[in-house]
Amino acid sequence: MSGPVPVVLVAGYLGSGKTTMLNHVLRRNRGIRLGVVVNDFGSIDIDSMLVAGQVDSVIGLGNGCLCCAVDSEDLDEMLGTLTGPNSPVDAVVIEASGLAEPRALIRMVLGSAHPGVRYGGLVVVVDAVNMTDSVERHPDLAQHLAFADLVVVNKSDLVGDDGRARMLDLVRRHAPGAPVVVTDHGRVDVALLLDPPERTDDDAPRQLSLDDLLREDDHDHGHAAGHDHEHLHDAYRSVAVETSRYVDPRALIALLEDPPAGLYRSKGFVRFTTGRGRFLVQTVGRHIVIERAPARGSTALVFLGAGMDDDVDAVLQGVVRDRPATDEEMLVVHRYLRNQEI
Ligand SMILES: Nc1nc2c(ncn2[C@@H]2O[C@H](COP(=O)(O)OP(=O)(O)OP(=O)(O)O)[C@@H](O)[C@H]2O)c(=O)[nH]1
Repeated sequence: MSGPVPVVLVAGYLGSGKTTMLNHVLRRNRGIRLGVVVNDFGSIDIDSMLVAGQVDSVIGLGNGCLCCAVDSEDLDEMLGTLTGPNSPVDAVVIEASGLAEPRALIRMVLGSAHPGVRYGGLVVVVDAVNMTDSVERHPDLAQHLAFADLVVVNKSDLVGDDGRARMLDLVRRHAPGAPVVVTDHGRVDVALLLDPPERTDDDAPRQLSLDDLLREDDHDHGHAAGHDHEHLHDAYRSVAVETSRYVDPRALIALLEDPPAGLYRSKGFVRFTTGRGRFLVQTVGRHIVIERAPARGSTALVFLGAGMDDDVDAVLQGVVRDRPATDEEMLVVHRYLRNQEI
């Protein structure tokens, strides 16, 4: 590849499968060298830890959404680092936080003064299980689809034919003409991300063109002048626990099975016992996934939600204790471990 390096944006609501897809693409890169920017909303950048090791050039950005937390100079500097002579890449993939505003991100990339890059398109990952409910809570999520150059309907393994058809219908309504790929565990071909098929605009016009996007100035002005355009992340907050003490498995699982009001997403590494490494714990809604974590270390767990009570921080800290778990206490974790022996 030659010429300016394409910068591909990957967006999609919390827990839709962006990091899973990115890791898949990094493992199956077919020789295409990718530079990666990972943006996590929580105060601990769990996503960067999940991507680290898969790729040499990764920049992690935690604690806030790229669409507001980074100015254009910072972006240019990042893109310069990733595409500089010491790290030649064929493309840059930016994984936005699950609460980012794709329109603001596109404008950021289009506005980059860095001569070595160009906007490479927006990929929106859709959670086939939860998207309908999420759109009900946050109608903006459907609008985000309007700018997609590729829509990846993920988690198809968790819905039947009807669910899949409903999701395709929703996507087609909000992203008319955009190419759609249905998959599970983000298994898309890297070539598709870098070079999505042309939109089929004959069935309906694209709702908002990039020209519209550039003309509108609501993002910058909204923020300067008291936020006339609310971003999804304005309503959300994250709480985190980072500790070298132990986590009580029964208390944590009970908390995740009956989550505090407003909690939507949790993710992180948890240590329950001595000498047995950590577990990667993730929830999306009430769906809990626990896996063995590759690296040892201490506990770093983030909760993300909208309208969570003030005491949720204390509730989360309440699962920490000084005593490691017994084998019996670990049975509750065992139940959730996927295909792995405890
Ligand atoms: N069953 C199933 N689980 C999936 C699939 N894709 C992702 N997951 C699981 O869903 C959870 C969230 O996946 P991530 O890839 O971390 O989602 P994300 O969009 O990066 O999440 P945020 O960065 O927090 O917005 C993890 O537990 C994944 O293992 C899928 O296709 N099927």
